[in-house]
This record gives sequence, C-alpha cells and structure tokens, in this order.
Amino acid sequence: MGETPAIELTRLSKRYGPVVGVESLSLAVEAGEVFGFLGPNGAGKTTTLRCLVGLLGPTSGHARVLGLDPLADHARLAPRLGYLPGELRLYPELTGAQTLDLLTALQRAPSPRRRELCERLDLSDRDLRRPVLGYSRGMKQKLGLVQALQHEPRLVVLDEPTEGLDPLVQETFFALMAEAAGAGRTVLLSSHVLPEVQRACGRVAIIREGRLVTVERVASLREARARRIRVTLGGLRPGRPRSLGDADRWNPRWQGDRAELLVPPSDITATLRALLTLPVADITVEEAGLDEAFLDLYRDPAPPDGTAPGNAP
Ligand SMILES: Nc1ncnc2c1ncn2[C@@H]1O[C@H](COP(=O)(O)OP(=O)(O)OP(=O)(O)O)[C@@H](O)[C@H]1O
Repeated sequence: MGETPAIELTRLSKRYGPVVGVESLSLAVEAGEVFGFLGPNGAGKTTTLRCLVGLLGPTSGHARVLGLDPLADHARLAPRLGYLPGELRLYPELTGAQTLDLLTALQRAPSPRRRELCERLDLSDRDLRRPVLGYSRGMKQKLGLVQALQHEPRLVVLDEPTEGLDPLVQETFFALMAEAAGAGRTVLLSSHVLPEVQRACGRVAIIREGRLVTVERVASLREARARRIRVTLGGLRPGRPRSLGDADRWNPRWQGDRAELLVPPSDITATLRALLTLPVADITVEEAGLDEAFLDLYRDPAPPDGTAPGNAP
C-alpha cells in the first residue's frame, strides 16, 4: 500500500512489575482498515490499546500511531484520535453535554458530528441535560461512542465497544463502523466476541497471554476452521479401552461407541485414512462452528519466539 501504517507496533512489551501485560508484540494496521483485536480475558488487549493512545508507556519496544509517537506527540495526535476505553470513567456530577464539551476540549478539535451521533444513538437533549450519575450502563457507553467519533478522527480505537448496548443500538454501531471504513478511516476494535469482530472487521489479530497468536483475514479464519468428525465404531467390547488409533491425538470425546473430534482442514485426509482402518459403522464430517475454530486458536500453545504467521496486510 505504500502509505505509513495507521498503527505500527514493534516488539512492544509492557510489564506491570512481574506481570506480563503484552510481550514483544509486532503488528501493522494499514490506513483505512477496520481491524479486530481479539483475545480472552487478561490477554493484553486493553494494555495494547492504552499504549496506542498514550495512556501507558511501553516497557520496551515502541508504538507509532498515524506516524507519531503516542506519548511524545500526544498533543498532535489528540485531534486525530478517537478512543473509547473499556471502563469509561466519567465525572458523575457533569451532565452528558458537559462531559462531551470537556472531552471536546481535550481532543483539541471541533466536534461536527456530535448532534448527528447523539440522534442516531438515541441520546436525547433531555438525556444530555442530566448528570451522568443517573445514566444506565448503555447510555454511558453511547456517550462514550459519541465522544470517540464526534471529531471525525482519522483513527478510532475502541475497547469492547458493544458492551452494554442493546441489539438495536449495536446495529447502529455496526453501521457507523461500515461508514467509517467507507470514509477511509482506520478502526481498531478490541473484543472477546468473535461474531462482533467477524461482522465489523476485515482482519483480526488474536492475542493470548500477551502474545500474538495470529493475524488473519476474517475470511481466512472461516476457511481455516476445523472439521468435526463423528465416528461410530462397530464391535466394541464393553469395558475395553476405546481408541481411535492415530486419531487419538485430536482428543476425541466419547459417548458410548461414538466419538467426536475436531480436526484442522490440513489433517482431515490423514485422519480419515487412519479412522478407516478401524471397524467404522458410521462416519460424518462437517465444518465446525466459527466459534470453535476461534477457541482452537485460544487454546493452541503460544509460539516460543513471539512471532506469528500471516502478519501481512
Ligand atoms: N494496572 C495493572 N497492574 C497489574 N497488572 C495489570 C494491570 N493492568 C493489566 N494487568 C495485567 O496484564 C494482563 C493483561 O491485561 P489486559 O487488561 O490488558 O487484558 P485484556 O485482554 O484487556 O483483558 P479483558 O478482556 O479481561 O479486559 C493481565 O494479566 C492483567 O492482570
């Protein structure tokens, strides 16, 4: 693409004393991408996002955001960056409108989209005149989204953006993401919910225990999903140990004489060959759900050197 990446992490590590937040994370997000950052609880998503927006400094390695250093160039980045933290802390006595004014001042930029966003996210003028102390969780999240997008930033960093939003508002959120992508803005969205990322993002990084597991196009993640084999064996003697021979390495789950196993597509032929040497009464093969493919990635052992395959746009 030739352009400076919107986000560039180079062996970024952040430790909290002895605790690893993230470890040697290298990643590039191109301008105009809607990029997902996916991982289980405690994987290091929030830590990475905080390093990107200049709220945390890395222990080693570095981050470049829109070609700038998030800490040293914070003032230059502020107008071009929108950030929705995972735990939005607001001053309870300020009204919604005062909160947005305060955040506008910190963004050092006008907020041409505020009214439109409030309307689309169903935050009425009456709501905006109330102190946020009385806001529901969903209303706070909507206010958070308005402030993250109101100044039309080049890059939007969203930590678990749909938390607390009802399904109707989630639809508006997805529409906003599609529009941002259409307008050439870059979005980085962290989540532990795969369908959300699948819907909004073109590429996704999967992170676990502070390390990058893989960076994939969402479409490839679908293709790479495991196959589920269900096999029924004939002639098993009660009380005798059950085995699928070589296919036991896929940890079959047994129920009577029937076993179920999840196998990566690359191993499906070899596994079927191994199974067909057994007294098979019945066998079926189908694609596993996308969630299961994703859980497989969560469970895989981390690569020893912190590198990950497929880290190319
Ligand atoms: N301020 C802190 N002090 C000590 N350890 C921390 C701190 N913040 C995060 N950690 C640790 O760093 C690791 C990564 O945490 P982080 O919050 O970045 O993960 P996450 O992927 O955002 O998790 P979640 O999905 O639960 O929000 C965890 O082990 C966490 O306990």
